[in-house]
Amino acid sequence: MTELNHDLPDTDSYNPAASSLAGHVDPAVMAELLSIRSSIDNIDATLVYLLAERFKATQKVGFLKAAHRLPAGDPGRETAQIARLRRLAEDAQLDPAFAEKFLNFIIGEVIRHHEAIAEDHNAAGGTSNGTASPTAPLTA
Ligand SMILES: O=C(O)C(=O)C[C@]1(C(=O)O)C=C[C@@H](O)C=C1
Repeated sequence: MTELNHDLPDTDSYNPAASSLAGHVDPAVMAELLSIRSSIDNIDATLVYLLAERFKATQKVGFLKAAHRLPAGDPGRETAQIARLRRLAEDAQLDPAFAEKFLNFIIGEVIRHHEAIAEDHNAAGGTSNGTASPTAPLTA
């Protein structure tokens, strides 16, 4: 059953103009800030959808690894991913150290999900074929 958290506004009631600065800043400055924030909101929404797609893909990897009893982590793959992402970050004028930290954070979460999938798989006697939902790997 879906639980609703009534303490938090849902996305329909999102107020893009919400700010602790309202009333304390020159209206022209506030207008410019809100305009820039509208781009930030679009980027954040895109990031959420991108991350959801990435986790859908890694969930498939998790099922595959569990079915074939492969280890959750693949350090060789991670080394290559990090080196590539650091190069991309430099090209994009993003701090490579931040890019590495961000990727490591995501991969850490993916490995946690893989381990949960493997546990479910083993608890089912190694017979689950990946069609059943694992315990809750898509929630942090
Ligand atoms: O490609 C894999 O083998 C994965 O499990 C995915 C992934 C990733 O999130 O990119 C996660 C863990 C591994 O250590 C390497 C990569």
